[in-house]
Amino acid sequence: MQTEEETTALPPKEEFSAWYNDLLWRAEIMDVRYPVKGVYVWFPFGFSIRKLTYAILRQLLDKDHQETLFPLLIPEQEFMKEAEHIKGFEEEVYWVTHGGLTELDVKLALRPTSETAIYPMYALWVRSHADLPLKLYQIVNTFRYETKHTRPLIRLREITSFKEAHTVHATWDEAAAQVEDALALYTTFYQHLCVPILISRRPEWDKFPGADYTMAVDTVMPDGKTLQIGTVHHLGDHFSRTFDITYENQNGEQQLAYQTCYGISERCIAALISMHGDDKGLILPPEVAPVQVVVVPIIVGKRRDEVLAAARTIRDQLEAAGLRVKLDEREIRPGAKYYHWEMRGVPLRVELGPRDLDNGVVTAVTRSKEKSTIPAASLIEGVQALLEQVRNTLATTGGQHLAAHLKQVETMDDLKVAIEEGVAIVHWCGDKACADRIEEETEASVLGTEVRSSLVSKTEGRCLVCGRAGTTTLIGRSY
Ligand SMILES: Nc1ncnc2c1ncn2[C@@H]1O[C@H](COS(=O)(=O)NC(=O)[C@@H](N)CS)[C@@H](O)[C@H]1O
Ligand SMILES: [Zn+2]
Repeated sequence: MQTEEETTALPPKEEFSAWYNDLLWRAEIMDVRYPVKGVYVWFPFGFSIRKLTYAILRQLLDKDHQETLFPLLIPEQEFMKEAEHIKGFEEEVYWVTHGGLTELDVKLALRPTSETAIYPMYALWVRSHADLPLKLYQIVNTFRYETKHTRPLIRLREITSFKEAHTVHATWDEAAAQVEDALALYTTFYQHLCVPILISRRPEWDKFPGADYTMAVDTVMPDGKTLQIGTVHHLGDHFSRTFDITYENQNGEQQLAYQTCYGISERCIAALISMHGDDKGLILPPEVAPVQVVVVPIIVGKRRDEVLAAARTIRDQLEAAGLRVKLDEREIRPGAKYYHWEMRGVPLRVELGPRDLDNGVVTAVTRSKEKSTIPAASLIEGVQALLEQVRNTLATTGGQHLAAHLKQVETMDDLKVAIEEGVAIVHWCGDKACADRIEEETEASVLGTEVRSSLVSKTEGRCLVCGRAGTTTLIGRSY
């Protein structure tokens, strides 16, 4: 997409915002030049990362969900049915009011999320106990008129990669069990991406509009701010009551169903990029790397043809082994090639020069700069072992990053320091007045309680604001 290979360096990663914005351009992830605020364009390379990432999400969901597709346009009377939901979205929803020159008699909402598109159909589909549990998902674009600072992959007005699952169950408890299954699925998904997560229960005032409760999946970005990269909502019977989703139970009575819904957006890509990248660009876990191995022939003088031929053979062998491999034959110096592919997060580079040829080896360099030689005879095993090593390194460093940005504190003064670097663990009594005090004193807020993380032990203690009995609570600044 770019004209010439820019060799100017990225801003250092500690200038996270500048680094992130420049990287989206230089690694050809998203083009932010589209003339609508909060709406961005996937470059093909970025889109291939999305494709690989969402293939993992689909593979996990398809175990016991079915994928489907509902309309984008939601008629006003359906959208306006559930009071809580309206309150939560009325300032964000886009409306279509005309078809061509004709004013529509019923204005249509662009789905901000699809409860009010899906649930009228669920009311038609769910008739008896035998129809339950119903577990469907779709991966679509959704639209939210965000008034806070929009940012590619993080806060968009057109959310391009909105995976939303909507399930229907016979009882409240079965829906609660589904919430747990969804959290387990998200945990597995983020393990594949080597992105460390914190799971907690959002405070009442921050739950999804119309939900009984919301469980959230957060990660900590390099600047210490949290990013909500997934949510799971227990909807109770709020929507089934509103949309008349009932089933005939064993005694032939009409019974209200219980529901959940849970979503992930392209924020998962933002987390992937931000967690692992360095000053030279992306570092991608091999599972989601569009190019897993780049082969760079070191072409010197008279043995050029011999080296090139050997490099092509290596490329063919790696491809035959099912790896995504690129042979870079461009007539530019090797250093410029290293730069190009490091920027794009290629986990492993294989160099081949005349000396390697004579010794019957290739030189392998991982994206985190470990250098080794692999005998040509065991090329595939050697490469696969190194790719596994890159993945394990990313999982370890991700976990260390999270641990380093989590701090237990007991006083407001210590809290102010802790939330500058990351997430604070405190005891909070659960009273909103104390949470408001925390928000007044710091720009941070209550992320959640009932924390699920091996790094956070649940203890009793005194609320750091009022001194009453409190439970383990996460406080942090967030995107
Ligand atoms: N403007 C946005 N840009 C990018 N991602 C967003 C945006 N708004 C929300 N998200 C992501 O989408 C996820 C699901 O959104 S949500 O409002 O929490 N939940 C729902 O809409 C429910 N219907 C579950 S699908 C959030 O956890 C967040 O990670
Ligand atoms: Zn308190």
